[in-house]
Amino acid sequence: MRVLIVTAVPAERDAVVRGVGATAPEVAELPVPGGMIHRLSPVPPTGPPLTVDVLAAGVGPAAAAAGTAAALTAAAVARTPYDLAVSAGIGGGFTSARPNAAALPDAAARPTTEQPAPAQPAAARLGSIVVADAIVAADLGAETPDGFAAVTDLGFGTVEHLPPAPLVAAVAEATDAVRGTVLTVSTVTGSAERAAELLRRHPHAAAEAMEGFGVAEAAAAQSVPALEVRAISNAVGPRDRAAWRIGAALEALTSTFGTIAPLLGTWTLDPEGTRQ
Ligand SMILES: O=C(O)c1cccc(C(=O)CC[C@H]2O[C@@H](n3cnc4c(=O)[nH]cnc43)[C@H](O)[C@@H]2O)c1
Repeated sequence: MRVLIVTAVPAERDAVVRGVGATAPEVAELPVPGGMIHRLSPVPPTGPPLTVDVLAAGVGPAAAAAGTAAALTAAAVARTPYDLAVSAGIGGGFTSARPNAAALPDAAARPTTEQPAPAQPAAARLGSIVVADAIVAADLGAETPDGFAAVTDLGFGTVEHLPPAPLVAAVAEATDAVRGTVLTVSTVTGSAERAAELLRRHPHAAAEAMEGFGVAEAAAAQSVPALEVRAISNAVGPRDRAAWRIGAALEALTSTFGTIAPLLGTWTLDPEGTRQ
């Protein structure tokens, strides 16, 4: 089982490496086009050996997609393809109360899937962990006289990737994480009005960050499942950079990956420990 974890900046990569390294020493640094992979081999509780590669690919969905695609392609060409790509880092949390998604009309509650509106996520407070049950590009589309239209409304592409439900459940249960949609934005939200608009369009949103959709899109192009894990450093809303608690969020990221690293290799196994 081979897992690629992609962060934006080196501080996030180092936090993840410290966490995974709690159960496994770093075994190698490997160059890939545009970056350096840090490789670790945690021992999974059951099943085949696990290799975890961690890469800081840059800020934003384009850098994330480019770095992820480069790493996935290099591995595929070497005939050692990845089984999972994870977008990880700090993120903004939707900390305020919001309308109950289940009470909204279906189209407003979850416009991008056929699935019923899921349970409302808990508030994602500073220092908490959010695991994405949907990875959504929130600003990929067009402004129209009737408001924002997603690219899918215009007949193009996709704006949503769904991580494997058993893995989301395993990670959330192991870390007491909030489950919800994680939005990918190219512009960090800086006002209460924008935060409210995002929540109106995505009532199930728990967090926003800038890379998840890029990682997931690159992974989907190679039929690799994707996951997103965010440690909440700030509230989504009026810009107040001084209030960001980056150190606490990085510590939460380390702790979380210390817990979940061994799990990342087991979610496709049946109870006997064989691959499903
Ligand atoms: O200044 C530092 O020490 C530092 C250490 C680690 C990370 C950073 C970043 O600024 C990372 C940027 C990264 O964070 C995500 N992020 C965090 N909060 C939000 C938000 O409210 N909205 C969108 N993105 C957010 C994002 O994924 C960036 O790539 C600094």
